[in-house]
Amino acid sequence: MTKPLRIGVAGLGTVGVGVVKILAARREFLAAAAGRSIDIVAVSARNKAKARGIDIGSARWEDDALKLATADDIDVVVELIGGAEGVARALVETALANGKHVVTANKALIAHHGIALAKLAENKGVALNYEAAVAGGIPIIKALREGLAANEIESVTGILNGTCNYILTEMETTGRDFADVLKDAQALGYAEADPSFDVGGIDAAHKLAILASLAFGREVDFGSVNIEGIEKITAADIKFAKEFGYKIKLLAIATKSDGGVEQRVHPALVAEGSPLAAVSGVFNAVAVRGDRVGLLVLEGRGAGEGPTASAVLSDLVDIARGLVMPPFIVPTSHLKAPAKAAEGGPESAYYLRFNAVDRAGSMAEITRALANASVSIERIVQRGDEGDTGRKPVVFVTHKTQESSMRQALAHLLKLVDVAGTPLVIRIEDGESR
Ligand SMILES: NC(=O)C1=CN([C@@H]2O[C@H](COP(=O)(O)OP(=O)(O)OC[C@H]3O[C@@H](n4cnc5c(N)ncnc54)[C@H](OP(=O)(O)O)[C@@H]3O)[C@@H](O)[C@H]2O)C=CC1
Ligand SMILES: N[C@@H](CCO)C(=O)O
Repeated sequence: MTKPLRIGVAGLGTVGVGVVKILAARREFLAAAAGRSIDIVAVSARNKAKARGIDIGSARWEDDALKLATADDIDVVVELIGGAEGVARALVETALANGKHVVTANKALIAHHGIALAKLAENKGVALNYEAAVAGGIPIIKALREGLAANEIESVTGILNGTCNYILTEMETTGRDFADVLKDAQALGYAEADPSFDVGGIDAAHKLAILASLAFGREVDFGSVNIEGIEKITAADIKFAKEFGYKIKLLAIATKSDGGVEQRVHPALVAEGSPLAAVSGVFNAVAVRGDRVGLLVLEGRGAGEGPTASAVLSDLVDIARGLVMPPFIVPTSHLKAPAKAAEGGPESAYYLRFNAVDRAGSMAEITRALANASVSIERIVQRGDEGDTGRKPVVFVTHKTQESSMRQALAHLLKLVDVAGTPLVIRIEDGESR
């Protein structure tokens, strides 16, 4: 066996602890698989006194994580702190500049600075691996880089945030409320340090921007992702969707067109029975359409200690085996500049929910407003009073229409005195039917 791969782990939270545990439990097998042992020589976190339930053996403790980036006895810095800026960014930049390999689970960092960091890694001939940054335990980056290399990718559709999928599933199956379930997701180690990144769709957008870059050979373009989170989804919406034969999921969709790439993250109604509707709890799924392979769907746990640490370890084993690949599949000089496709996406059906005053003629006005925008209605449901306000929740499912028509219909509705508040509009997607 050649000499050990010496690693420094920065961050001993949910993911860092998972990495230490796997390295202890699978030490011999990993050494055999990689051809050399993987040894933790140093660790860093904020609070040395915190009980973490792990044994770091003879590894030294560094109060200052940046010391890992310059230490002579470290070959790989494993960054598991998080955040697009601050210590995490400084640590990764310094490590790469010092010719050290980097493994990270930090999607915010890669989505914002991935290309600059990749250039740095390429110049130094070292690896920048980030399998854990997208879809937790699903090896989607390896799949795109290796298994699907022969394909021109047409679209990538995913459920990419475990916290949101867990919240939506719990709301559906137990009727519990949003805030309550979010607390659970935090306690289980699924949520980001700032959970508004999860529920606001930003975390899924970070991951989508990375996947779109890998899939379509363009530089990461996080700024072009249209983002909408799940904050406005109520238990009533989930119930209505179920009545119509759908589930509500936070989808992340990237599609290639002649003009560039369309990237969007938003809640969507997906048909029950489709692959994406079946993905529940903390699970993620990524559906890739390639010109040769057709549709491929990968599903697995998208967050949490074990699945995420599993992905970190796969990156470490690659480095221990001597594999150093361009971080974005092709060298950065081969990546095309970002190009945002015209917005609007394909025609789609829509779910529309709002409260309307219950008086003679109000429904006629509402349906006229939709018709004037060329939006045709497939189903209407009206339910009992919202308290004693005299308003009733009304839900429409439309036939397929252009997004521009839907926007126009919404503008008309907002002008009607009988419509209270801003209607909730959710796209209906097919959930990647085969
Ligand atoms: N949790 C998950 O399921 C997943 C997380 N990720 C990503 O992995 C990364 C880590 O996430 P996670 O483990 O959940 O985060 P945690 O919040 O659980 O852990 C963060 C760790 O970083 C340490 N830390 C914070 N600031 C510093 C600093 N200045 N110097 C040294 N250490 C510091 C903390 O120290 P201390 O413990 O002392 O406070 C803690 O150990 C993030 O980028 C996240 O987005 C990716 C996929 C899944
Ligand atoms: N907060 C993220 C962690 C995994 O990236 C999620 O819930 O999916």
